[in-house]
Amino acid sequence: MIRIGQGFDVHPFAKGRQLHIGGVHVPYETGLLGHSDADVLLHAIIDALLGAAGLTDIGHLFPDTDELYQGADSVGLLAKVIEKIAQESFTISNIDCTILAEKPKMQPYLPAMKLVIANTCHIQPEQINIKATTMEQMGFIGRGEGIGALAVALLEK
Ligand SMILES: Nc1ccn([C@@H]2O[C@H](COP(=O)(O)O)[C@@H](O)[C@H]2O)c(=O)n1
Ligand SMILES: C[C@@]1(CO)OP(=O)(O)OP(=O)(O)OC[C@H]1O
Repeated sequence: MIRIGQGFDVHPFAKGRQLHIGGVHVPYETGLLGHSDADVLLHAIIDALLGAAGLTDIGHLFPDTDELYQGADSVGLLAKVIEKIAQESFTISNIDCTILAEKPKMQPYLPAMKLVIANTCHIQPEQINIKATTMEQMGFIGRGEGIGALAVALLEK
């Protein structure tokens, strides 16, 4: 059986926060606001994996009303989702994703993100592709108000 899932997430910038994208600290003047570490890329990947496995979504599994997830490292959340999909006998074929950000430039950090995600998902880096694009200064992301991310995942069992 082959199943596809898609995920989307967005978080606004907030002063005094560190920017975590794809499990990597990206040096920037501001970070993203969220109940967890607000790692928008990992959240989109989590939702793509859960969608493909038919296992609801990130907010069902890790409610933002639960103190347990306050400031949570999203790499840990992804690891829990990987356990869940393995319990359902799914393996990951590939993950493709796109970061929507006017700034900062993500390209230098994409290889490190790929390694973190591959290690956490127990797959090869070649099974993951990460892209970044600006919004050409249009809309809330284009005005630099936040960052978005899209992901698709293909699972097999
Ligand atoms: N935050 C970003 C946005 C883009 N990139 C890289 O720049 C290329 C051109 O982006 P456009 O939005 O102008 O098409 C894009 O393909 C990425 O390689 C980036 O690293 N970080
Ligand atoms: C991850 C969770 C839980 O800490 O909080 P946020 O960091 O706010 O992220 P969101 O993308 O809104 O996803 C669901 C949440 O329940």
